[in-house]
Amino acid sequence: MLKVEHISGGYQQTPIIHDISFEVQKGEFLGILGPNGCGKSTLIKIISGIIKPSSGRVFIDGTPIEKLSKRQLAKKMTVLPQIQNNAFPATVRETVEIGRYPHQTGFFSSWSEEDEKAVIKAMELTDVLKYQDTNVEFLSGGERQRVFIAQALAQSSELLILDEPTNHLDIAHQKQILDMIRREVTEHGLTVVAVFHDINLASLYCDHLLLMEAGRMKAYGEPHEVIIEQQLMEVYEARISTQAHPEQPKPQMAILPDFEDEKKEKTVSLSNIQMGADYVAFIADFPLKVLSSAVHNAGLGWYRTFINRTVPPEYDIENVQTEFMQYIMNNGFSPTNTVGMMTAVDTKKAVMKEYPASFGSLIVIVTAGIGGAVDVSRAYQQTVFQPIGTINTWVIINGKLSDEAFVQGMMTATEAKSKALQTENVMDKWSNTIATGTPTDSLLVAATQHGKYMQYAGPITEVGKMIGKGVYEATVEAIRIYKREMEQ
Ligand SMILES: Nc1ncnc2c1ncn2[C@@H]1O[C@H](COP(=O)(O)OP(=O)(O)OP(=O)(O)O)[C@@H](O)[C@H]1O
Repeated sequence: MLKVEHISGGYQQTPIIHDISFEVQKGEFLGILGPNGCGKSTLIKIISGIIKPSSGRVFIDGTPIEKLSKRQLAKKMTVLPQIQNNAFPATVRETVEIGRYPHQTGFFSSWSEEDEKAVIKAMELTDVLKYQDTNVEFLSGGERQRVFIAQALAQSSELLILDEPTNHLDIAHQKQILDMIRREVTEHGLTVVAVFHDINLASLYCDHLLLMEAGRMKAYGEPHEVIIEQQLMEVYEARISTQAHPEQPKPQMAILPDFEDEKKEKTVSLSNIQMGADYVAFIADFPLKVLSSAVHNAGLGWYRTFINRTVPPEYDIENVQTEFMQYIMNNGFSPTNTVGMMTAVDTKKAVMKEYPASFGSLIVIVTAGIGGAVDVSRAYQQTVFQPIGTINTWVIINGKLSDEAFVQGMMTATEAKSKALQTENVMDKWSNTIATGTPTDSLLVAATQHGKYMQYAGPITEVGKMIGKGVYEATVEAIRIYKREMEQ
């Protein structure tokens, strides 16, 4: 659809763009990224024929753009420049109708049914139909931006060129406009080239990305080939980190700020433990990074408080999430800053240990109920699970862990727990083999993210060795407490 071949050019004597080449197929969405002043808008002006390149050519459907008349070009391609603040006095409808001019033939041309349909549809798609009789001057920046997008859509060309289309839009309208453009691309074969400042939106919605640096192509490819930490840090000269999007296979980035936190000493110890009537809580005065399989706030996040709560054996509530959140609030904790687990074991019997280490220290807290212990390798044979009996394990580290170390920490802790069950000869009553855990165990690994950086946490590392020793010893002790209780 669009072919850009070795384009160079700029303004008068100032070359801005240097040797840029790419192709955009029909039904494809290309995002152009790059720092301020790198030449994104200039490239768009060259592609759309507003300024002539000093060398190289631009083709639309195989025809060089200079061979097309203005009207022919406008039917093929619509250009939406950066937001125009100098809106002239016209209604929303009149402004959108301007998009139909390339379709008017001759001096006496009349407004056709097709023109009317295109204008109404464009206003509907951009959610501005309700303002059709309002003067554009009286709209907010975001509303005005949507009117200009409607004008571009009304032109009904196959190629849409947008300069920062989501500028001024709130997140709901960013999503609405980009969802709509994406649908037009996927379902109706629209071809789109758009400049983005928001790298995450570009990654999320575009098929390909072109990353520019000082007028040149730095990278071109699918989002995962362009949104690369090192590459973005070099081009934008800013510290960033990339991570997975929760739903889509499109990388996302987070800015890493460079400011000194006022609270420099961030360590925790067993003194952070507080015993409640029916819970054991760990309460820090700063958030720790946590990976857990809890009931409340599971997964990866930052939290100050962890609660392990005793529930009666007959606890069977339909909406556990809501009930647990209410419990957290009733006990004076913040539901957004707390990770919550539950157990049938009396949390006053929790085993708590602290291990000094060269990197700082490690705290382990375990409650163990093993009534329903299971051999995980035989669990597939079992149809009825004992509802009661859970081993809840917390591993809290004074140190800084990589994501990899968090995962390895979970593995190391799980292996140590299983070894404790083996030592204590805890049996799976169903299969009559040694149990490896219970059907509902929970695990939490937390780190202060201050002090020594640890990339790995397997048994080859000091932190891994301490997790192994700590979880093993605490679990053995907790199992013995449980057994003694059962004997009484
Ligand atoms: N009309 C012009 N005449 C001369 N130089 C210009 C003109 N317009 C832009 N420039 C210069 O060209 C360079 C690239 O500008 P351009 O607007 O293409 O960058 P951009 O990547 O779109 O930037 P931004 O992200 O800030 O919108 C800048 O140094 C700018 O000062």
